[in-house]
Amino acid sequence: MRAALLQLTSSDDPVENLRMTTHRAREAASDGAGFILTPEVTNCVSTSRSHQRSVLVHQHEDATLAGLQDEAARLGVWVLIGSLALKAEPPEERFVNRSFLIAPDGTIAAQYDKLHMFDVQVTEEETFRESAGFAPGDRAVLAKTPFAVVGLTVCYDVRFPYLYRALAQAGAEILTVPAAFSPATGPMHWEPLLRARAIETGCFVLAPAQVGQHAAITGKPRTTHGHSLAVSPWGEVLLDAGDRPGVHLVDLDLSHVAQARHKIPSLQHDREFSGP
Ligand SMILES: O=C(O)CNC(=O)[C@H](CS)NC(=O)CCC(=O)C(=O)O
Repeated sequence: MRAALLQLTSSDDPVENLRMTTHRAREAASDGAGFILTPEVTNCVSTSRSHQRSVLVHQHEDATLAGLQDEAARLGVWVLIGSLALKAEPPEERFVNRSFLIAPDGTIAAQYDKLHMFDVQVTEEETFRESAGFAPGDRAVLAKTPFAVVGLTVCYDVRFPYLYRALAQAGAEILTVPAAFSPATGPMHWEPLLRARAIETGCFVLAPAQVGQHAAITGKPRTTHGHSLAVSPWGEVLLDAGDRPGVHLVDLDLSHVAQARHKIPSLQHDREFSGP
C-alpha cells in the first residue's frame, strides 16, 4: 500500500484550504497513492473564536467533508481527513476536532473526536486552551479496511500512550496522528513521541502535519512544526517531510507489523500490578 502524507499550510479560509487539499490529493493519487492523509484542522487554522464562529459549520453541511468524500470516490482512494473543526451537535456550543476515514466509494468508514485537549502554556507568550473552544470526544475508534486495521488519534493524543496500547491490543496495525504541533514543543518531542508509539505498539504510525506560517484574515497568525512523519513498527523513520508543504509518499509493507511483534512480543506481556 502506497500512502501519501499531505503536509499543508492551511489558512483560516476553508474554501481556499479545500482547493489546495484537493489539488494535493490529485497529485498524490497520480503518484500511485491508495491512502491519502491530511493534517489536523485541514479546513481551518485559526486563533480567532469569532472567525471560527463565522466560517465553521456542522458536519452535515460541511463543504470540506463533502468535497473530500467526492474526491475519494473520484480517485478511488482511502482518505484520512486528519481533522475538521466543526460545530458540535447542540446543546454543545463548542466545536469538535473530528477525524474522518473516507472509503474509496466516498462513504465515511469511521469518525473520531480528539480525546485530549491541548490546554497548555507552551511559552511565556503563548498559551493554548483548546477545551475552551472544543468539546473532547470520549471514545477510541478503530476502522477495518482491506489493507489494515486503522486506529484514529489526533495530535496531543500522542502524549497518552495507553490510548495507543488499547488501539493496538484491539487490533490496530496503522495508527494515525494528524497534527498541528507547536514549534515550542515539536523540535524536542514530536519525533520521539511518534517513534515510541510505533515501537511499543508494533504499528505503523502515520502523522501528517500542518507546517509553517498560517495566513489569517482574522486573529493572530499561527506557526506549526511540520515534519510529517511515517514510522515503521520497528521504530524506523520511513519519511520526514521537513518544513515545506507538499505531497510525501511512503510504501507500507504491512507484514512488518507481525515481524516487529514477533521479535518483541511486548504487547502480550502486560501484567496486572498493585500500587504505586
Ligand atoms: O486549535 C486548532 O486550530 C486545532 N488544534 C490544534 O492545533 C491543537 C490544539 S491547539 N494542537 C495541538 O494539540 C498541539 C499539541 C502540541 O503541540 C504538543 O503536544 O506539544
